[in-house]
Amino acid sequence: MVVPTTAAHGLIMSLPPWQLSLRRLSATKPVFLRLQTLPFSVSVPRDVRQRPGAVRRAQHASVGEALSPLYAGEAPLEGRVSAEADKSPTAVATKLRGKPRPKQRDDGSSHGAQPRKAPQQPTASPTSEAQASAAAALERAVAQIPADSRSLATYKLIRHSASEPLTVKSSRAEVHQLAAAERFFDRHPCQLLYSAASASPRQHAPNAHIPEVAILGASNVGKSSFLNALVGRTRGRGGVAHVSQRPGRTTLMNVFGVGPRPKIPASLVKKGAAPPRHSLILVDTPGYGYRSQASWGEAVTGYIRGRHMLRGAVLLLSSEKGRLLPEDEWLLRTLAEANTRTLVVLTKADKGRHENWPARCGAMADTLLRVLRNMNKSVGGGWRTATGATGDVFITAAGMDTTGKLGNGAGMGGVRAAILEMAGYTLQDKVAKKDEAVTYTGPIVSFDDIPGQ
Ligand SMILES: Nc1nc2c(ncn2[C@@H]2O[C@H](COP(=O)(O)OP(=O)(O)OP(=O)(O)O)[C@@H](O)[C@H]2O)c(=O)[nH]1
Ligand SMILES: [Mg+2]
Repeated sequence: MVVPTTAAHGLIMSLPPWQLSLRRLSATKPVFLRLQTLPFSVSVPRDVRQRPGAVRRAQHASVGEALSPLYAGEAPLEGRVSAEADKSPTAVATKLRGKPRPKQRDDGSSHGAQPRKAPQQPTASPTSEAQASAAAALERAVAQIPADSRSLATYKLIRHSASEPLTVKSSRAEVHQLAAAERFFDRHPCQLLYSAASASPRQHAPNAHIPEVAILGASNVGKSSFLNALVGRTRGRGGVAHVSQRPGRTTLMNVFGVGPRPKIPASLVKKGAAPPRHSLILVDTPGYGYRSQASWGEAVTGYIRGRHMLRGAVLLLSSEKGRLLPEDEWLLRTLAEANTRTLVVLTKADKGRHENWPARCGAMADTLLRVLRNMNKSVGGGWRTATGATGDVFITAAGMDTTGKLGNGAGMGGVRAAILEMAGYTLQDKVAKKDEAVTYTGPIVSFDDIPGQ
């Protein structure tokens, strides 16, 4: 996308310090090898950088002002209250001294097995009347969910949208769509295709036809767990993406193929190249923030800005934090400016006090929808909102007890359907590729339905 000079300037001004430094470096000296050794934050001393939250606080002062127009005229946010509170010298000192290092344990399958923590007090209770009534509306909606699916199933997700906080009913047509999405993901094994350390085209397989969707978010937010859930490889079946309690586990962009083999006319396949084997590409990415590296940020942003077939992004935000991090907002802006459809998912709703999750996640989702709307306005209103791709916020809770399957679009089925739509598929009884209005070179390829539907 071509960014006007003023917008580009505005973007630079709103970048967190590590990005500013990278831009300055890359403007004068495009040495990527050197950048690879830079930590994600180059402005914070190493010992401080190693501690959770330290980078964010250091960045907050400079980024906060640039971000404030996004909130102009809105009710104060919970997160902003706690961020301000965090800035007190005692709070900072306590955090820097006292935060224990997470227990190191890698596994590919055991989700939600984190050490038990004492229940956390929410950082701030909803203050405004609007927040209180939104929370009450959510709780009423939860009460309407049939008892057998009220507690979130493992990796089942709840959809939250501005008009209808929780989707509890679904039409016949939606049931068909969900079933089609389920077949798309479940009938065809997901496969790791390759891993890339940067956005360089040399590191990525050429792709002219297959839509790609990136899974993004801070380190440890649950990106790899989410990808495993999406492709049906959760507990017992062994995940395709490595999951760990230790932040910074995923260090490369891991590219997976899912869905059926597309029927692409031989004339469209480059001579000597193998025809694509999957209808959708999912990219698990390294996280930003704690234990991350500058080179990962370069790789991910370069990929977002430059990858030809990138059709959508899933941004994961931890509901545990109760607010957006400056890095989250920066990434949202990058996605908006690159005009990449974005689906937002709040993870870890089961953390903290369970009974509070509807209020906590509902307030965060409302805040988020406002931020998305404002961001959309600030990039000229063309952030592909017409598709509704940014109209819903999904909420995940891997650690909650499971009692049943949500067959109404509020479960993983709903998020699968949303991702397929973002990727450009229509979902009726079967999954088909729809024509794209976006500019992309090469002919429009229509993918046939899944065999056996
Ligand atoms: N309680 C709870 N734990 C979760 C949830 N989702 C993921 N986890 C746990 O969070 C930890 C981190 O998950 P990952 O999927 O590795 O997170 P990631 O974002 O890929 O992390 P990096 O690759 O390090 O950036 C693991 O211990 C997961 O089991 C959730 O919804 N609830
Ligand atoms: Mg990961």
